[in-house]
Amino acid sequence: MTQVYDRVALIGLGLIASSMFWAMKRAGAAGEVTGFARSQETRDTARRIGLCDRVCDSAIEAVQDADLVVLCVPVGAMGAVAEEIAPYLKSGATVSDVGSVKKSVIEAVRPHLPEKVDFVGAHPMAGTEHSGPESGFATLFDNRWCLIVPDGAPEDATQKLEHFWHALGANCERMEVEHHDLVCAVVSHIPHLIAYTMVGVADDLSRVSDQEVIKYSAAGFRDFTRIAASDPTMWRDVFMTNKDATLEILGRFTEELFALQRAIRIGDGDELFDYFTRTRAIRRGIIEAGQDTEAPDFGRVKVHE
Ligand SMILES: NC(=O)C1=CN([C@@H]2O[C@H](COP(=O)(O)OP(=O)(O)OC[C@H]3O[C@@H](n4cnc5c(N)ncnc54)[C@H](O)[C@@H]3O)[C@@H](O)[C@H]2O)C=CC1
Ligand SMILES: O=C(O)C(=O)Cc1ccc(O)cc1
Repeated sequence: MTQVYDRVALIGLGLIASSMFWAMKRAGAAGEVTGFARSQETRDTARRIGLCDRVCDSAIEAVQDADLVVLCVPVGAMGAVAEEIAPYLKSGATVSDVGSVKKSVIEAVRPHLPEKVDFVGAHPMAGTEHSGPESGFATLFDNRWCLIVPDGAPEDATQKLEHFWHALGANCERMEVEHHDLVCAVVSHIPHLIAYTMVGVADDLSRVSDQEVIKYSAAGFRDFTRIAASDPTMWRDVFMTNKDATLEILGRFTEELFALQRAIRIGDGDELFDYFTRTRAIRRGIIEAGQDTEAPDFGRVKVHE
């Protein structure tokens, strides 16, 4: 048992918060865990399934005396939550988050926090297409990366948060804010957008029936449908708040897509073959380097000029 914080407060009780709670219980990482969710229905569910030691009816009550407060709401809601809880935070507390985007969260949260409260951003690179308090499980973060974005936060608060995520099963890697948002645009945000688009295309194509889509879908398309079932609020907020990085990667993606489209139109098989050979080598390189493909090494992700 590794108790890292005496009291932890989770604001927003969905997939990530509930997984954190079960992982904290497994590790004994916190003395007491309080929780708050906006809807009465979610709070009732949390109480029924034993999620959190104490479910509170306000965020203000949940954060009182907490040593660590983790914002587990969609990224577009983080600023308003921070503003509401700020006057009630304990002096010396750490506020963190689990948001998929960092620059906008830091800009929305930090200005509200009192001087004696540190903000250390965190982003567990683990999730599923499910959401809500009943979708969490204790092993979600095992052997997955948790990206830590201190952005000038004190070293002791940062190390303590890393220790905490380690107790929850994750491996931590520190990252600069803007690099975080660019890397996540490449490895997570744009792949989600592509999945949403591909499933939308199949849905629009009246010559292919829904039954055929289900009946003949191979593994690749099935993965797309799983990803495209992800929470619409969460993903709307990701694209609304990571505009620059997602537009940059989307621009590069469409350039390459048009090049491949042209190769198909003019019958340039060599171009296609060379491209597919290059991408195959990238995946093989990752595997040969001993990287678990479930937990890529983000230091390896490079955006070429
Ligand atoms: N789902 C995933 O795979 C991953 C999600 N994240 C990030 O974690 C955060 C939470 O995501 P999930 O747990 O998946 O979401 P979820 O939809 O399962 O849970 C979100 C919770 O926040 C509550 N909420 C929404 N707006 C609120 C507001 N204004 N005030 C208070 N509570 C509010 C909801 O009622 C719900 O309890 C997001 O910022 C997301 O970007 C990070 C890694 C993976
Ligand atoms: O379910 C999947 O495939 C994911 O990609 C999970 C995920 C979603 C959002 C994140 O910010 C991090 C991880």
